[in-house]
Amino acid sequence: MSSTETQPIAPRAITPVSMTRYDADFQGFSDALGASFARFGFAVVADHGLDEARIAAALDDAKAFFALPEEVKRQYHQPGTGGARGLTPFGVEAAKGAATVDLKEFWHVGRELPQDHPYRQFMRDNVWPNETPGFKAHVYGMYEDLDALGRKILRAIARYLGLDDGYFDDKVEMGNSVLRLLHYPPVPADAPGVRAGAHEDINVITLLLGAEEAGLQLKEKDGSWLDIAPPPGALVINIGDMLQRLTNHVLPSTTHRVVNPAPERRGFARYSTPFFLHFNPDFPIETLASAVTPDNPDRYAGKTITAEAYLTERLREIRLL
Ligand SMILES: O=C(O)CCC(=O)C(=O)O
Ligand SMILES: [Fe+2]
Repeated sequence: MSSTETQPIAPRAITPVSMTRYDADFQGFSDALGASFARFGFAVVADHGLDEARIAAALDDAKAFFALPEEVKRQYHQPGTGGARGLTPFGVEAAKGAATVDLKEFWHVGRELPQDHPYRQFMRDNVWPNETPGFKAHVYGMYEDLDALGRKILRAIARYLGLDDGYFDDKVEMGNSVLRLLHYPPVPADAPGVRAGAHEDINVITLLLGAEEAGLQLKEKDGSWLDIAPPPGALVINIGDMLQRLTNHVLPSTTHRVVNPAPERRGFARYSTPFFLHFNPDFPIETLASAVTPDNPDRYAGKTITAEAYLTERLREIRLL
């Protein structure tokens, strides 16, 4: 018998972690969440407690907007601004180094800042569609809910990393976070390219709703692709490059993609809503001392970079700037 046959086989599916455990057993929740991130770069969180009615309303507004004629939607595209706000039309974004564009269009909502806030130099004003009246209230409500939930999740990540539970609080409270409403239209059999080419997320963590429609896959360390099939309504959370960098890769930012549908689902659109949680723009991303060990020397020694500078660098690579 070869030695590999006696090794326990690592699980090939992500076990959901229930948010009900957060209050009942914070340490247990943090351990389970952290272990999933360390293994996959992803976790699935069930019972997240988000306002379901508001999410449903925001999704209906998004669908109504994407159903508008192309020339109406195009009014909300702001070329040359990195797609930071409003619409990025079909056929613009491509994964880093990809030959074809992604088969998607999306709408970005950012943080609403007070009039004289110093971070205004880093964050544009939101734009809102005139054609869908409830859009702003529902979608910004969803933004605030995900922002708050993201901060809670970061408290569990801080615990897992051996930091103070509140370590991330003042580093993300005014973060340049973005809610992306994604529309992947039906895919013709001969479509060039895929819904979303293989990529890593740039930000700290991503909170994703809507991944029940098949297609999302993560890349395992051996190069194989693993389907991410969350139970209905569950949240998929993944680590982005900024947190990978801060933790010296203790928490990996895992490559993922959205593949085209099987023939029987080609005629269906896919809607998903990742919330890209970012650091405050002036936060310096410098390796955590606790993440540097003899086995894992600092990969970024002398390379501290602000969140804003890092973001700009990365947006150029994906052709959004
Ligand atoms: O649509 C999805 O399920 C994932 C989208 C994604 O990975 C992204 O927009 O960064
Ligand atoms: Fe992504």
